[in-house]
Amino acid sequence: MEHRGPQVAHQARVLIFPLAAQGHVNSMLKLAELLALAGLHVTFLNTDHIHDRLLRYTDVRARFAKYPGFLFRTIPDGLEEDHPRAGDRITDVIFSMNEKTKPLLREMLVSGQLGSDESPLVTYIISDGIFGGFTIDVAEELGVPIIHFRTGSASVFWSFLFFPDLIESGELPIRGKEDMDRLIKSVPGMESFLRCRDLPGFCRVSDTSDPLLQLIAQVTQQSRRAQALILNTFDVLEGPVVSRIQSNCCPKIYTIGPLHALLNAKLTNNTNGSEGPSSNSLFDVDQSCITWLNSQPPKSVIYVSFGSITVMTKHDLMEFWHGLVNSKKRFLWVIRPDLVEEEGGAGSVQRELAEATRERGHMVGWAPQEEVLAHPAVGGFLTHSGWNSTLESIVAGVPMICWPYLGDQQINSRFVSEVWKIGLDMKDVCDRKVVEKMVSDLMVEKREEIEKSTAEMARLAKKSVNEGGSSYSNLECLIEDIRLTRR
Ligand SMILES: O=c1ccn([C@@H]2O[C@H](COP(=O)(O)OP(=O)(O)O[C@H]3O[C@H](CO)[C@@H](O)[C@H](O)[C@H]3O)[C@@H](O)[C@H]2O)c(=O)[nH]1
Ligand SMILES: C[C@H]1CC[C@@H]2C(C(=O)O)=CO[C@@H](O)[C@@H]21
Repeated sequence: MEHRGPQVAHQARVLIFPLAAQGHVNSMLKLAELLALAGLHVTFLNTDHIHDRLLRYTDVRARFAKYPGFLFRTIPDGLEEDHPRAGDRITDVIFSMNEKTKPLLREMLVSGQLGSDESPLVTYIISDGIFGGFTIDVAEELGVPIIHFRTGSASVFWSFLFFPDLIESGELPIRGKEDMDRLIKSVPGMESFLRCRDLPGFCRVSDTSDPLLQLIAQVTQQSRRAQALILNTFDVLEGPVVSRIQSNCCPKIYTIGPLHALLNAKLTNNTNGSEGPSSNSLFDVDQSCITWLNSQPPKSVIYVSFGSITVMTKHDLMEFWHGLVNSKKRFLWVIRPDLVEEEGGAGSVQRELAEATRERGHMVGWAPQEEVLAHPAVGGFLTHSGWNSTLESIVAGVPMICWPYLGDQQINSRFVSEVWKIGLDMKDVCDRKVVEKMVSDLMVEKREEIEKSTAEMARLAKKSVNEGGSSYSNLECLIEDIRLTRR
């Protein structure tokens, strides 16, 4: 059915549709704000669950009310209300949205409920690339231009493109623990350093017909159908692999990251520096950590956060806790209410551990992470290597210890340690002695050598998002391309 209103030119309206997960909503809402700052009318389509949490824990309603034509709309994620939507069950969100939201999205586009009186028609769609083909199917049926935004790194996207080759060549499945350090040869450009253990967690399956492995492989191939690809990265960091993607898959790519830094730069220019980082948190932010940081010596604190999805056993939590305390360094640790998989969370701990924590540590349920990483007291980041956290640490010039949990995090941690040399990789290990040693290496023994790389990469990241920089210019091109596109 041809869906076209009267042939009159409408005010452009961009629909932005992320996967219902903190790391995806965060970067795509920052893009939404950048497009709104440029005067475009934007509809941000969240799931009901995510939207409720955004309204509860942030000022998004007031923040976005100042942008003409900005609309929040919601769509069900197809899961039961009490679904944890965390840990490895985050993949249920991916499957559910891929399987259930297509007819709902189509109906919303056709009915006009995603538009306003002034700009009733969606004239451009920016879809999370993890939705694969269904958003492209709907867009093609209705004649709406669509581009994919894949919220991980360019290197991760490139490696995901080769999953079929890994299976075809027999490089997958991985053949047990003794096979984990075998070098992968089917991902061009990564032959010298990408090992089996650095592949995404969902590659650690004995059967390559695993549904998640197959889904990620399939959705990634679907990006070939989109008119362009947006990546939250910058050319100095990943230019060579972006060129490979352009030659092999998606000729038109907008590298506009680090998006949080690009937005902060634009907001600072627009408000003469009066606004701090905008929070898109889905958890209750505890600002007390900033007060605590203000009383700590420069670069004396290691910040510890495993993102919004990671869950861990109480055993692993205690290994990290003892390792941090035994390192004798100060630490700020984000312990989400749902971090520990056992009932009761961390529970009671030995008196000595509690006393040492009171003396040198501070714990919160959720932190203002961009503000924390920018704080002069923070000298290191023990992270799960989520892509947003990695970029935020790069911009802040804070060296990392990487303990990846799932998805793209394994690859990110390998690039941080072996390619970009801006941190240490602790993947597949959780032992208090190793934690103690790596904290000491990062904060003392290896600080000088790593800081040279982190300082330079921070400089280059900031250059890319300021006027004249590659990401700044690429965003301008994206905005112009959206304006020129007419249905
Ligand atoms: O106490 C905290 C902890 C985190 N954050 C923010 O939450 C976001 C977390 O994003 P990210 O670091 O990317 O981790 P995840 O939430 O785990 O993100 C998911 O989505 C990312 C983007 O696709 C992937 O790279 C990750 O592997 C995937 O788990 C970041 O912007 C942080 O600044 C806070 O504000 N406060
Ligand atoms: C559960 C993770 C598998 C990969 C997904 C992803 C992606 O865009 O491919 C990024 O990290 C996670 O959100 C997803």
